[in-house]
Amino acid sequence: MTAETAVELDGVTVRYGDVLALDAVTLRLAAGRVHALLGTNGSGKSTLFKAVTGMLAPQRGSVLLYGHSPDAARKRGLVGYVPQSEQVDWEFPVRVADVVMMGRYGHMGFTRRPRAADRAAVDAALERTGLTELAGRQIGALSGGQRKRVFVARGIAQGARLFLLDEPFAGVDKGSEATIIEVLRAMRDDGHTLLVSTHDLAGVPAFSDDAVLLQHRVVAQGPPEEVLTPDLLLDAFGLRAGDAAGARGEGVR
Ligand SMILES: Nc1ncnc2c1ncn2[C@@H]1O[C@H](COP(=O)(O)OP(=O)(O)OP(=O)(O)O)[C@@H](O)[C@H]1O
Repeated sequence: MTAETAVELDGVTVRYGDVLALDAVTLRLAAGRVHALLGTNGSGKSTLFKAVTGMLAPQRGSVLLYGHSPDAARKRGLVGYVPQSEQVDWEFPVRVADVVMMGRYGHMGFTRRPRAADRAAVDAALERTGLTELAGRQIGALSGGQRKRVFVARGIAQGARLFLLDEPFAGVDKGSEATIIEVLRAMRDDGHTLLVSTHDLAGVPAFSDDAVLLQHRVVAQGPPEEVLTPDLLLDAFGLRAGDAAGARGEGVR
């Protein structure tokens, strides 16, 4: 029996003018696993996220999410997106619980008046991400790691099955990183699928079941210990054997 496929890219090609960002990328991500997406600066990670969320239509190839087109998957609320911190206006005066409630908008009528089921879903999502105590706090008054968890909670409240996390460990301290990893594992154990972009190669085995090395095309995919080999890293990152631990942050994203 083959495992359920959460994400299926077939020959996906994206160009921005003369720049070939994704070159016939074919990729299958099994459901119910944590997948790390690794690649240097400009290797096409954000473009791949955009193709998966349907923000961008590839010039060639197809994308399926649990068998649905990206648009259909979005309308069904199947995809949760955790953006990079700099893409969010943290000064916007809104409470943690309000951001998580946004995940329920698709379930509400035009009035956007939360019902008991919406409140229950928000409470459960806050609990799952360890944010119950912070429900009333302004998002601007959270740590970097707590902010990531708010967006994860929004996706859980929405009922998403696939989560895309863009550099969730960037700018968070070790303690917060460990908490995020716990949340990712718990979500995986609940049956969610997670695709996590990171430049922190050394941390990859700790949080992911599978790794994908991207350099405009898929260089390698498999268990982290099989993907993070010196030869493959040299291919994708230009790194030499033994450099991986030293690569944290240093221009390798
Ligand atoms: N809107 C755009 N217009 C032109 N070129 C673009 C655009 N967006 C991305 N690119 C180029 O496409 C390539 C892939 O970019 P992408 O942002 O997907 O990479 P990335 O792996 O996410 O990089 P980073 O780690 O820096 O976020 C790069 O060469 C980038 O300069």
